[in-house]
Amino acid sequence: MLRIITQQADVKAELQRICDRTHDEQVLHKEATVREVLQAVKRQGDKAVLHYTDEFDNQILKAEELRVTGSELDAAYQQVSKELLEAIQLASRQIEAFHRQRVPKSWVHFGDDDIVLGKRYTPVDRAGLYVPGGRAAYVSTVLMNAIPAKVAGVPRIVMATPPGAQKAINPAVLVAAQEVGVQEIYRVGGAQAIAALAYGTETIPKVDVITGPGNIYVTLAKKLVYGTVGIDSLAGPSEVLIIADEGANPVHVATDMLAQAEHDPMAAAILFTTDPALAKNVQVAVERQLVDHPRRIDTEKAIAHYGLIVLVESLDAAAELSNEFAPEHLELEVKDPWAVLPNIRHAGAIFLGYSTPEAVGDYLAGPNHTLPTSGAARYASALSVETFLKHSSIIQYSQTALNKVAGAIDALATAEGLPSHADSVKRRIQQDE
Ligand SMILES: NC(=O)c1ccc[n+]([C@@H]2O[C@H](COP(=O)([O-])OP(=O)(O)OC[C@H]3O[C@@H](n4cnc5c(N)ncnc54)[C@H](O)[C@@H]3O)[C@@H](O)[C@H]2O)c1
Ligand SMILES: N[C@H](CO)Cc1c[nH]c[nH+]1
Ligand SMILES: [Zn+2]
Repeated sequence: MLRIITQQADVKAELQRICDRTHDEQVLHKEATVREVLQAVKRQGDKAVLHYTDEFDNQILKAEELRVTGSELDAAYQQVSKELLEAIQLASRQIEAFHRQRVPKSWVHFGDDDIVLGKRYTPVDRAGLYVPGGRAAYVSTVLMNAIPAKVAGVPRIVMATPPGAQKAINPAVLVAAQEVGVQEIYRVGGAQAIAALAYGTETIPKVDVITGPGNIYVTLAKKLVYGTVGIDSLAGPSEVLIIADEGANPVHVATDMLAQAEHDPMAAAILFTTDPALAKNVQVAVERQLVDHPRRIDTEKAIAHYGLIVLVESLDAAAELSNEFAPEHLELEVKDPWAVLPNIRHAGAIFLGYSTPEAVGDYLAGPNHTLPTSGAARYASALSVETFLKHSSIIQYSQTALNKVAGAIDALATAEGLPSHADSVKRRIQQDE
């Protein structure tokens, strides 16, 4: 049963518990498993990948089966309906249009004394996209990963996704990949996929950046390989926080909570409302919708452990508590969402008004659905074109410009006790004289 608590109760502690669910003591044993997988793949390459694919995905593969073949890619098109293909194409167009807005551009500035300063953006050489596949077939996640990588101009894009029954990858996932120009696909999931992409194996290439969401194992693995490779963010088990007033429809609010809870038993679904009647009605609606929910067991677990309704005193109080939680998704199901928006500081994506269910953003509105979770929205943002770009600073000084700053550099270098730094400038001044 979804719990209702009042703002007077220890709401902050309860929110903290839910927020910390992916990094509290209870996940330590999972982290130990992930560390073991990372070490084994680093040392033994494909052999370890195949071992853990058998252990965690129940699929016995040979090394030569890791890469999806051209004939499998071709065959996938025969297995998806025209309607689904058109939906993938519509979503692709909208996601691409959004990600093409304000792509960072290289720039140079020509200053006094022929000083040139600038920033030069270049894509990473290789990107590894993780597309989850344990409990659902994440067709939309292929698009959310690959389109920004393409827009950034990444020359080599590879994808990893877990094998399903009979080693197969969902055909819609394969079609989505081809629609956005990704052909190099490996059937590997979980921590072993992240390890393979981070360290490289005989079959799977080492990449420079790994992006994409995943369950607790994938997220812990991404955290642990950060530094060896870049990552987008810690985009772990899904979350929704809904702020609703008396105008919200309780059946809609309940469905939106279940829409995130159904992703994972570790997903979180929270409602803040000023209306006691809405709180009760949402609680009842969640129970009713769970009765014949096809993913009832996992969804119920998420609701029981990480579901919560909080009766708040005001929308201002709701916004403040929401900032403490920093949700992945925030829905403002209130009469005037634009009046609440200025009070929101931390959220991965914000959905405004009664007619904007979070699922619009999951699939095709355009903004990226790969978003930071478990409080990471306090410092991180959605996957974007920038995730695949880095910039080099550009600096050019003329002799005149160098002469003018020589004294200042000498003073700073001497203060730091670094004489060769000072000399590297002074010697150039002497050469000129
Ligand atoms: N934050 C985001 O942007 C975002 C977006 C989409 C999905 N998600 C999340 O992605 C996740 C998808 O999870 P999923 O499970 O469906 O797919 P997944 O691909 O992330 O995980 C499946 C893999 O987990 C590994 N695994 C399963 N049980 C294991 C165990 N006991 N020990 C070690 N490894 C194990 C297996 O190797 C399997 O391949 C959900 O948590 C969902 O909420 C997040
Ligand atoms: N809600 C997920 C992000 O937490 C994204 C997604 C993909 N498909 C359905 N939903
Ligand atoms: Zn979703």
